Amino acid sequence: MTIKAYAKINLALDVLYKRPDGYHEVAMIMQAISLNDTVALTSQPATINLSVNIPSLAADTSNLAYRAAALLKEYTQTEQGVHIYLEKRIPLAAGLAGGSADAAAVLKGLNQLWELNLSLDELSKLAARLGSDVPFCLYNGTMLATGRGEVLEPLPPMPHCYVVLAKPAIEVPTAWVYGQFRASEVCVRPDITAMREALVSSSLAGVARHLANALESVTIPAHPEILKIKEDMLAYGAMAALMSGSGPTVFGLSECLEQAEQIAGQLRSQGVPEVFIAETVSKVE
Ligand SMILES: C[C@@](CO)(OP(=O)(O)O)[C@H](O)COP(=O)(O)OP(=O)(O)OC[C@H]1O[C@@H](n2ccc(N)nc2=O)[C@H](O)[C@@H]1O
Ligand SMILES: Nc1ncnc2c1ncn2[C@@H]1O[C@H](COP(=O)(O)OP(=O)(O)O)[C@@H](O)[C@H]1O
Repeated sequence: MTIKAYAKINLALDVLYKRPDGYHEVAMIMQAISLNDTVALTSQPATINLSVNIPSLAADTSNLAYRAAALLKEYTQTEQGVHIYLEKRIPLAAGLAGGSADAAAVLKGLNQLWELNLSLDELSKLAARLGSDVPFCLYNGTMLATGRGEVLEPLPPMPHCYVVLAKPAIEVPTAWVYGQFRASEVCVRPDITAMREALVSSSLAGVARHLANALESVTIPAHPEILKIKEDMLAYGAMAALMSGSGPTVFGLSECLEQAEQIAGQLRSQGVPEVFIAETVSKVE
């Protein structure tokens, strides 16, 4: 069984306050995009093994794909095992939830392969134990995420568009970004209500107008090359551009594939090491 694990972007990301459990209360509008890893699951007796197509990602018990399988096995007390082959295309530690997408794909896939019959709601509770973004990756499409990211409400699909992704050669740990966050440093406070209204009225221009991410106030001052990529995307014709999640990937929106290709080509010629063109994905079962 082979499953696609889709990356996400955050159209709007507001950080409300730090909670007693150390996490931050957030309000985010999240969108699945077509850039994906593939997760191949092969049933085997008893044990869980993992292999990965890139040497930079450990294929051991720390991998979120492995942890998802181990959690499901422990929760259901099944005797069954699995070999997981992960083909990574989503860049690592990029703000695109690549690891979370893999974990969600393993939970969904093994629920079928091991014939466990867990509901999506039950899988979602397990997903939240693996990471705040994993429940969204189970559902994908377009969602409002609150709590620490695990409380989800489906929203109308984002109008179709192309999404140019550009990742500078830096890694930004999510925990560090939240740890440095100070509400007083946020210049443009994300307007979650306005973004929701743009989706309800199916207005891509409205979505573009209201893109905002409170975490830019941490990651951009530490890595000004992110701002340069945003400015370049706009100069090359993107409707709007924003850092995704905790960064450092920047995404730019375009209605037209030729223009997205042009923007991507320009960024590559400027020396941005990882540039992809994706498109919005509506809910996939
Ligand atoms: C910022 C976002 C936006 O979608 O995505 P990424 O940039 O990671 O893709 C998410 O909130 C990231 O979710 P995820 O990457 O699953 O985070 P987790 O593994 O749950 O947490 C990693 C660390 O980030 C901090 N954290 C995470 C989520 C949250 N709401 N508040 C936090 O303070 C905590 O310090 C936690 O230990
Ligand atoms: N299957 C996986 N894919 C990617 N990263 C993983 C995976 N399993 C564990 N990780 C770890 O999680 C960290 C964050 O990964 P990722 O989900 O790609 O980024 P982000 O949270 O910024 O969207 C990585 O630095 C990596 O060490």
